[in-house]
Amino acid sequence: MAGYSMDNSRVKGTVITKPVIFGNKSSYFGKKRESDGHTHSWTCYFKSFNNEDVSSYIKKVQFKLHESYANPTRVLSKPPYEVNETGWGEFEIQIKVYFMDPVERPVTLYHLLKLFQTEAALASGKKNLVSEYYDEIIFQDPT
Ligand SMILES: O=C(Nc1ccc(C(=O)N2CC(c3nccs3)C2)s1)[C@@H]1CCCN1
Repeated sequence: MAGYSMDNSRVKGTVITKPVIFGNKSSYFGKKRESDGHTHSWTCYFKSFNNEDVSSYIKKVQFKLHESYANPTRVLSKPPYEVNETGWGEFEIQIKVYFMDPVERPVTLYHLLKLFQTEAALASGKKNLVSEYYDEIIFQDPT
């Protein structure tokens, strides 16, 4: 039951839940690239679960890659909130979501980049992989 204030200020007890998806897709080159030893292309992403336009309340999304990447801190100020790269291994990516409302603190998510298929998937010739997770951003008594 939401709380009611007598002075017509904001109604307390309002909760807004925004379902989101974050993760990565990757594709195996088929062999190691001679020039740099990279083996996969990959895309790390953050998006609304129901394809809602979140740009009305999300200011920017920051992806922090491994420090060996050029410009490892990547900031996207409009959708799609994605980073497209290539590489040879799996590592943790920090995804930090900043909101338009200055009162709302940023939300930090952690995603272990996944590149490698299972043996069975490889044996069946699968070269593309998706590793993604569902989560919810909850706004308590939003302004
Ligand atoms: O793999 C792992 N860490 C990785 C960090 C960065 C990786 C990568 O793929 N790359 C660096 C990037 C560039 N190199 C040159 C120019 S850009 C391509 S892999 C760990 C180690 C054990 C298990 N996982």
